[in-house]
Amino acid sequence: MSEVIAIYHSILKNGKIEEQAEKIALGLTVGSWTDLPLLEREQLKQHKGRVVYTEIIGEEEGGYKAEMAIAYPSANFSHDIPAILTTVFGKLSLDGKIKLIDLKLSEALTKVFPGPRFGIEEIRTKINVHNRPLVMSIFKGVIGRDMSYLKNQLKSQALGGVDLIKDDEILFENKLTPFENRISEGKKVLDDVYEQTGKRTLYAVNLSGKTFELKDKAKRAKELGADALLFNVYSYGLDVLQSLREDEEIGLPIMAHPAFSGAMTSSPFYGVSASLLFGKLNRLVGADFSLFPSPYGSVALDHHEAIKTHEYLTATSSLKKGWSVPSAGIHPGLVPLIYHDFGKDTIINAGGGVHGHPNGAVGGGKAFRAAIDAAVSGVTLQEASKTSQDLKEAIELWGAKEVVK
Ligand SMILES: CCCC(=O)/C(O)=C/OP(=O)(O)O
Ligand SMILES: [Mg+2]
Repeated sequence: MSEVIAIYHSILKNGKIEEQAEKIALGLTVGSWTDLPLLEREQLKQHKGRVVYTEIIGEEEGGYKAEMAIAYPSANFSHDIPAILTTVFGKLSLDGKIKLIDLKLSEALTKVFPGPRFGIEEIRTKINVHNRPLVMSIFKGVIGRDMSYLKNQLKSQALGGVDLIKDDEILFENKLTPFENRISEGKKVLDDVYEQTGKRTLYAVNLSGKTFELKDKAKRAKELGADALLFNVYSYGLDVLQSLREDEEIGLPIMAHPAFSGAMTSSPFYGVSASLLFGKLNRLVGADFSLFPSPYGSVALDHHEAIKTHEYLTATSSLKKGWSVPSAGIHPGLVPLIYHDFGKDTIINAGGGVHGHPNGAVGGGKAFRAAIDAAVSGVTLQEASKTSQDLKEAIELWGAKEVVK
């Protein structure tokens, strides 16, 4: 029978882990069991949650840290993210120190979800880059600025050789740089840069506004020739991203931004694990790109969680693979670490690390490209900076974290 297995970490004052697990398995499914007549038990058996395993994994705050795996029959819920999350972690998320660590879906249930529309290979084909990590830059300081300013910043980023450019997640619909203008005029800028340099750069424009307006705005973006949509998935909800992904009239790459996710992932005792959110769930609902805090940036994510996020996004599955995009506080000196940890199928994402370069965004982009070429070739940044002035100035400013072989 198809089911979802939820894995939790909880803090127990006493060691009665089996008792708590059984209480959860019953409480979130059929409610009660042993006191039911045999006939009712037979009727309800297909709906009863079951304890898969329990384990004491440590001591915490004068109590025990426990891991519990509980299976929920897929007959109990409609096969969508809101129903699954409410089933496995609805009222339970309010019930003390317990965190949802992982969800294991049967292959049959996984196939119900769309997964990324383009995935890693088709995005590579769009950009015509195949054997290295991609680099993405981020608009900075464009709120309150007009289209002329935005277009100049877009052109500088593209001339630096970045593969993608994204709106900052805090740039919403506004009179100075309207959504449709950013797409149409941005396209002209990037087409000009392509004519000038032969380098294709994709622009992910921030899809924002009221939820019921999003689909029409996304279709309009498609009509205007948008390359990709940036989407603040956790401010809206995973199912909203899935509805955009499943609309064949939209058909654009979707970039999931982690804004607001800290409210769910930051506590070791409550909420949801980062790897489940940024890795499994983003991929299931159809994000082509999953942005998350890198393990070494300004809002660092636990290293193990970041690696697990990448593994979930790229594991073999019936779903296409998603791009992992470690972000926040990234500069060219961190490229060796990122390449070591995430390999070539990752996107190195930077705002300040591009715009803060002594030679501006052009220099920042070129420094990242030189750092990536060095990492892929197994050359140190120090060595590579001998032939790249932009990289040299970047590591003089921000330092270089070489990977000791
Ligand atoms: C985790 C998302 C990163 C992001 O949105 C952003 O704007 C990063 O900017 P920098 O930290 O690279 O300046
Ligand atoms: Mg941002």
